[in-house]
Amino acid sequence: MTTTDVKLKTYLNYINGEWVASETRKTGTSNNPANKDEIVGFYQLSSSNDFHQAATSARAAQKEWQKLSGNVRGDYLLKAASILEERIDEVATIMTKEMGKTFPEAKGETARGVAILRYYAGEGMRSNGDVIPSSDSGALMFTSRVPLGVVGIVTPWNFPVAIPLWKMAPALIYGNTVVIKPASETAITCAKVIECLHDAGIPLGVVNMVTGKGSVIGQDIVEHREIDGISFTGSNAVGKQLAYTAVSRGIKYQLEMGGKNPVIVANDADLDLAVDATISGGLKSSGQKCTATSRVIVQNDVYDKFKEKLLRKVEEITVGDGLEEGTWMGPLVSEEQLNTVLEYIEIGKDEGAKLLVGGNKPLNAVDGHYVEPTVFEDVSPNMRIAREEIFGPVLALMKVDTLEEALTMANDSEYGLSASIFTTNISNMLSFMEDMDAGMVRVNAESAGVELQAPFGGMKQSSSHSREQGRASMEFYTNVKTVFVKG
Ligand SMILES: NC(=O)c1ccc[n+]([C@@H]2O[C@H](COP(=O)([O-])OP(=O)(O)OC[C@H]3O[C@@H](n4cnc5c(N)ncnc54)[C@H](O)[C@@H]3O)[C@@H](O)[C@H]2O)c1
Ligand SMILES: O=CCCC(=O)C(=O)O
Repeated sequence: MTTTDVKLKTYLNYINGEWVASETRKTGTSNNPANKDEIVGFYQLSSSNDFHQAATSARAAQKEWQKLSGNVRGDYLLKAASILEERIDEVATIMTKEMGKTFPEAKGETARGVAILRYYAGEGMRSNGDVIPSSDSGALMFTSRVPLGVVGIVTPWNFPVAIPLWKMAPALIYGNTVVIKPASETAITCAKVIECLHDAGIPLGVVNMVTGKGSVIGQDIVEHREIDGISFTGSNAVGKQLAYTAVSRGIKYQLEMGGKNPVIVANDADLDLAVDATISGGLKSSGQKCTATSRVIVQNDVYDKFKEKLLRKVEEITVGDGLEEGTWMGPLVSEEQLNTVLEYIEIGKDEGAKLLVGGNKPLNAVDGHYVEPTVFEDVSPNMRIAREEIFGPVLALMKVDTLEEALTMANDSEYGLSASIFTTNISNMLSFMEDMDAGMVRVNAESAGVELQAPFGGMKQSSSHSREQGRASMEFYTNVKTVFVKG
């Protein structure tokens, strides 16, 4: 039985291998941000008791799942990958309808989800420990990795396929079972991903999904006695609140949070490349990426030329429904997000920054949560638009004389997720790689866009200093066991 068979457009929780309604009998509505009157579907507004059912199912399934060999666990992920690949258009369409990113972006993200599943399927066949020479020549000493047990997963709406999968796939391959609570804005896209795991025949209770308000079931995810670890991506405020509880319970936690990512454009940069990367990194997905470029720090000699090229291209951006061909930038995810972005634009003007382009809702786009791509200049480091995460298509141009000044400005942030430099000078590259305080530093490449086989995460307030993706995920989803064997 699939979710849609039960009742048109009503999506259910997934607990112990079954699609079930919440005991509350209440649902929330998922609307299309490109056309607010269009309902995409309904999702369950779950209770703590629904969460309890999911967590106890995950606990009951965990030991048996752990005892399967890595390649058998991997086979389930491979099957789910093939199913997701077959459904790529369907899943990407739902994603565009729920969160607004354009269909090509949504399709790219879904393809990334397929690749993530395949990558972690392979992890089931890779080494998971070291042999360490013992000081006793008659003994064998080695490490092995054991799963945490049941992992709670909380995800945001901006990458509704990739983020759930880059948390669930490693958790599962290393022998954990999971309960996921996706963001309500994209609960249906997550249900589509879970359907793929269900149709791949993943054993009962290994994967569970409970939808609903973070304020109602969010705290359960970290407080429930059956939860042994929590992986969260979202805002700093919520992440830290979950972390406090995790610490008080003594369970492992992992947080990936905000960013205020800088791009430095040096005097010797390839300006066309820098312009294209600033636009792609800052404005794709309407700037709703934790890795999005938001501060553009440009050296004096090339400032005017860079600005002119940038504005010319920003003015060409087509804003509209992400399902329509020719749309480059879709709407923001929600009215709340639109209001936040419009508010920041007003703050920027009030603070004395100069609005060069954009700043409004497009006149012909009244049906959705649209905002024009926006560029400010004369932005100084103490302004709120230079310090706070806006999570929208807003770029702040900042002028500097020297590269040292640029680096100081780039580092003048409580965040440290991703940062880029555009330069053709090797010593500029080296200083940037060494002195930039960010988890991901990129040379002649945009600040957004990450590769699934490499560690992903930030410094300072951007993360809990752990890393996701690639083999780094093993650090979080397992505990190390040191084994000493004396014959
Ligand atoms: N660093 C990263 O990898 C990364 C990736 C994507 C998004 N983000 C960040 O996420 C934010 C945007 O996402 P958002 O608005 O969905 O964030 P959010 O923190 O509001 O929500 C994230 C998730 O937490 C849940 N939640 C809300 N209140 C909760 C509570 N009290 N207890 C437990 N869970 C609760 C939400 O329902 C959602 O599932 C931005 O700050 C962005 O930078 C970071
Ligand atoms: O929003 C956070 C994830 C960023 C990402 O996956 C990307 O930049 O591609």
